[in-house]
Amino acid sequence: MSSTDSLDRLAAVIESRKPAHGGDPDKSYVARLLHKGPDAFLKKIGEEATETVMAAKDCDHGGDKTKLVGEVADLWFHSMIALAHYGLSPADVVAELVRREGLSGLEEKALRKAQARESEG
Ligand SMILES: N=c1c2ncn([C@@H]3O[C@H](COP(=O)(O)OP(=O)(O)OP(=O)(O)O)[C@@H](O)[C@H]3O)c2ncn1[C@@H]1O[C@H](COP(=O)(O)O)[C@@H](O)[C@H]1O
Repeated sequence: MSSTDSLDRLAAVIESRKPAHGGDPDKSYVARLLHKGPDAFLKKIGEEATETVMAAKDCDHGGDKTKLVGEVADLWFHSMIALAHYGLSPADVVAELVRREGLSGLEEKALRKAQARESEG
């Protein structure tokens, strides 16, 4: 079973929780967040990102690495709710990472700066 299969399965569950598909905010955490709207799940993404940073810093000081895994899972999960809301899927993110494959971040940044200089004239 690949990691992307798991993400696809979770994405399908999230999709099924949309109000248009009968998601019930009283019975489902995902449906509740989608029902509340973007401010609710975007706030959760901000919180989970901060908790991820704190868990990573703890690892620097001998902290529990499973805590970091848990926080990243929370971050991915809430990000997937945002993707679903905006009509996107994990496959879109994977496709973007594949598109970037083999292109060094340093090269990409240099290209971007050169293009910006060109467009400035
Ligand atoms: N992967 C997850 C998942 N990860 C985290 N969470 C929930 O996300 C919330 C994270 O919030 P916090 O860590 O901040 O904890 P909290 O104390 O609840 O915080 P507040 O929301 O109260 O601010 C918790 O309620 C977690 O239970 C998740 N809830 C659901 N899923 C998946 O989504 C599926 C559908 O869930 P429902 O829509 O609830 O059926 C589930 O079967 C799972 O596969």
